Amino acid sequence: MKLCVASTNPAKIGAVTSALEKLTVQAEVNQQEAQSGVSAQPFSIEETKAGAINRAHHVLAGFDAAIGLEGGVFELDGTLYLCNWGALVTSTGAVYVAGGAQVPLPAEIATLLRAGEELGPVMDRYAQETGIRHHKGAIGILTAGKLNRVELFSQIVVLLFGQWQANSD
Ligand SMILES: O=P(O)(O)OP(=O)(O)OP(=O)(O)OC[C@H]1O[C@@H](n2cnc3c(O)ncnc32)[C@H](O)[C@@H]1O
Ligand SMILES: [Mg+2]
Repeated sequence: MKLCVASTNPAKIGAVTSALEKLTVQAEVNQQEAQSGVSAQPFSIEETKAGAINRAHHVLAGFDAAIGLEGGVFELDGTLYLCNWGALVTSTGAVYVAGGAQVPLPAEIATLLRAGEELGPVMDRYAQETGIRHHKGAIGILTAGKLNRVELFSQIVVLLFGQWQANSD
């Protein structure tokens, strides 16, 4: 099966390859940078989900399926939360979506995002590290490493493939 992942972010590529191993799915995995078609910092569940779907559709041509993975934030009861969404689209027109881990963001981070900053650089400054979004992710910082961005997106990819399988039998 030829599969395309709509990102060159190593955390997202690693999530797909580790999920495929767990699912024992043989696939030729290609990676392509893709426009999410939403704001650089998605600010709702709807926008984050749409970004994942748009990415997958943008790279699907020539493949059996494509996966889009998108991180974002959303407001709930006055608190800003991290959210993560994935989409798997197939050459036959199927679209599967799944949401992943959500956690509250510290108030100081929320203030900066509401002022228009992106979570990536904000997390790097907050944790005094670089490139957090390419490996442990905000989830890794906020859970003291108990879950990282690869594991988080890997679970989403398993949910996507599981739905594909459940609808293909
Ligand atoms: O290369 P791509 O695939 O675009 O991946 P990304 O790391 O830019 O991440 P997303 O586009 O999926 O997320 C949208 C923005 O939200 C930020 N973001 C989302 N989840 C994050 C996380 O876990 N850690 C750090 N930044 C995150 C990041 O700065 C992005 O600019
Ligand atoms: Mg991005």
